[in-house]
Amino acid sequence: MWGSADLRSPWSSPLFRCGWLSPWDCRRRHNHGLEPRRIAKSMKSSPTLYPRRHTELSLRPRGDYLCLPSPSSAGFVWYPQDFKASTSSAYRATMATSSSQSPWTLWIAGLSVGITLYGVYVRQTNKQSRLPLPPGPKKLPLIGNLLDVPPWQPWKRYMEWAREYDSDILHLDVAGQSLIVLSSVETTKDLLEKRSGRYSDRARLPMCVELMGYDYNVAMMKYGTEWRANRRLMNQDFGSATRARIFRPVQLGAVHNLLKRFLRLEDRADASGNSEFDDWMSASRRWAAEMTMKIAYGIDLREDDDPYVELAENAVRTLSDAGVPGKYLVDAFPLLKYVPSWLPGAGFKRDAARWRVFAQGIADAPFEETKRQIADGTAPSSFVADKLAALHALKSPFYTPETVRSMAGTLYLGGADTTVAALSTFVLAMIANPEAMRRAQAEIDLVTGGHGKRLPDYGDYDEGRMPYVEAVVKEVLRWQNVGPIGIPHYVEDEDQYRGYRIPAHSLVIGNTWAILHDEKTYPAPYLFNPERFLHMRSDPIPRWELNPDVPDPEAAFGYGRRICPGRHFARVSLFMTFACILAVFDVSKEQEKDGNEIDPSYEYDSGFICGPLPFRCRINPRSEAARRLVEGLDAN
Ligand code: HEM
Repeated sequence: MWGSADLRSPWSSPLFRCGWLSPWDCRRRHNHGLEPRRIAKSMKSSPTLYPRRHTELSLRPRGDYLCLPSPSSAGFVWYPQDFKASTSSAYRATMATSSSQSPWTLWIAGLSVGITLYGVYVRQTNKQSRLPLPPGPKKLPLIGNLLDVPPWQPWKRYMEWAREYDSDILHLDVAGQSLIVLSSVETTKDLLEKRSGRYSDRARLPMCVELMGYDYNVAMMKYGTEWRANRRLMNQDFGSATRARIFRPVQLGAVHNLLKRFLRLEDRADASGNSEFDDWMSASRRWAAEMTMKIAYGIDLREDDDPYVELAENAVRTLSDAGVPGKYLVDAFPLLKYVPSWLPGAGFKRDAARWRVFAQGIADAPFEETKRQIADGTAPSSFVADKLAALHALKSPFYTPETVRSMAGTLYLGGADTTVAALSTFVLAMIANPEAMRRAQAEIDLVTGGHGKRLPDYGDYDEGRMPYVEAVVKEVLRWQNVGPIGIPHYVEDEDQYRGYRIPAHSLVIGNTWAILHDEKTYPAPYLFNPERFLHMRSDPIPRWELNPDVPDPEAAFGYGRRICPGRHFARVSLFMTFACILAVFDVSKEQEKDGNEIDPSYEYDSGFICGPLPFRCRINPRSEAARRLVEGLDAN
């Protein structure tokens, strides 16, 4: 949503970049999100599966291939694995001319580097205290730890360093960018919560914010009045579990539609004898899109080819690409944003101008549609309709239609991909631990009177009748965090903590992965085990109960004043969705025609939002009664 990936994404390197620029986009567009070498392997073992969407390519399914960016277009091409892009002069030449960073840009960048480094030097020698920096791996001149930070899932390395240096606060220097990594609840509380006045800022992102037009994206906003006005507006409806109740009818409608889509999936699989690989994922994406569009704008999506969904997917895709730190020189040297776009090498400005259409479109098009409906008197209740109607009552110069537009635009960017990633993790977790699935189903059946009788409802949630399902939600959030390092916070001025110097202009990362995989708090942290959050009460009858002594994985939603404002909404949504799916469906591994089960890889992508790499599965009705229950649900 915030459109960034890990600090040194492999996808930003020309050798490993496919045309869709990040695993997430690649997965969405082309049905895979795998590292090129792994795709090549998968193609061998399952040749019909992966190439299906790569229609523009002439694929030879038996052989080893690499997925490389096309030298001549924005697409990508499969090359035989023995093709050495780095030594192929023709390839390098064409790549060089198609690159957005030409010698012109490099000259200007060089000049900016000089000015910036001199400025930093003068500023640091003047103001810097003599305290030591927090521990961390040894730094090389100029590039610092650039080569130490792994491109793939760097949070795992951060966690190892925390152990190696026996320190829950680390300092890294990634080519001049100071990075503070916090690996414990204590440090995140001390800095990101108790000193939240200092630590709630975000770094400046000229490419996304200033050039592409994501200045309305609350997750990227600098800490200040405008951000505060947006958060307050959102908190009015999303700020607590009680307030978020107003969204329940929409949530429930989206869940029912999801169940019906899962059923159709199963019917189709029966008819063709082969389940559609990505249909359960597109059903999940549709579930999240439907919910957020309805809540934000009151808009019902079209069943197929909805223009808003397409616009939003383009926005998320280009934002993910442009947000990769280090991808665009202009982020390091903001002066470059003044380079005229006709100048050779100013490709980033032309990219930004093209992508701006998506950025603005996703904030403007549905907003204008809702305004039209308000004018016609046909607008249903929604975030935009209700807030615009109430603006005059808010009596503050900071609440304007623009605030409503930006907050609503962020709702989609913030709410869709995150919840889809959590739902995909849930499906994977049910495959990983079928015993946990059976126990959750037994609990649901006990409450609803058996599968096929009724679906779980909000009464069950409010009364806490399904602690096992609640524990499943917690464990999904803990086991494979949707945002292993959240969104980096930023500290403008130098600070001191535990006798260490926190340099000015540092990115401050809460390593959620390390916190939620700390074996002292969560023994055997890599196992999916909802029971870690439960204990069995034996009196009067044996039953599960949430164990208050085990900390809630709240860190999954971030820290301090920047903590996710959608967390109450998300938790209820996930609870209701998981409970309803388990009430009527069994989730299991996909089977080959000969009956052999296909194991998912259990691998995850590497970005600020992390979901499992695409995998196949079966989602079958538990019984005829369960099927009839789903078929009988009202159309929403
Ligand atoms: C499983 C679901 C979700 C997870 C795990 C999640 C996680 C996060 C995380 C880690 C952050 C960064 C916090 C920080 O900077 O410390 C964040 C920010 C944010 N989230 Fe979520 N989120 C989820 C769902 C949602 C939903 C459903 C919405 C909207 C309805 C939403 C809206 C936002 C917004 C607007 C921000 C930016 C906050 C700011 O910068 O002030 N999120 N989320």
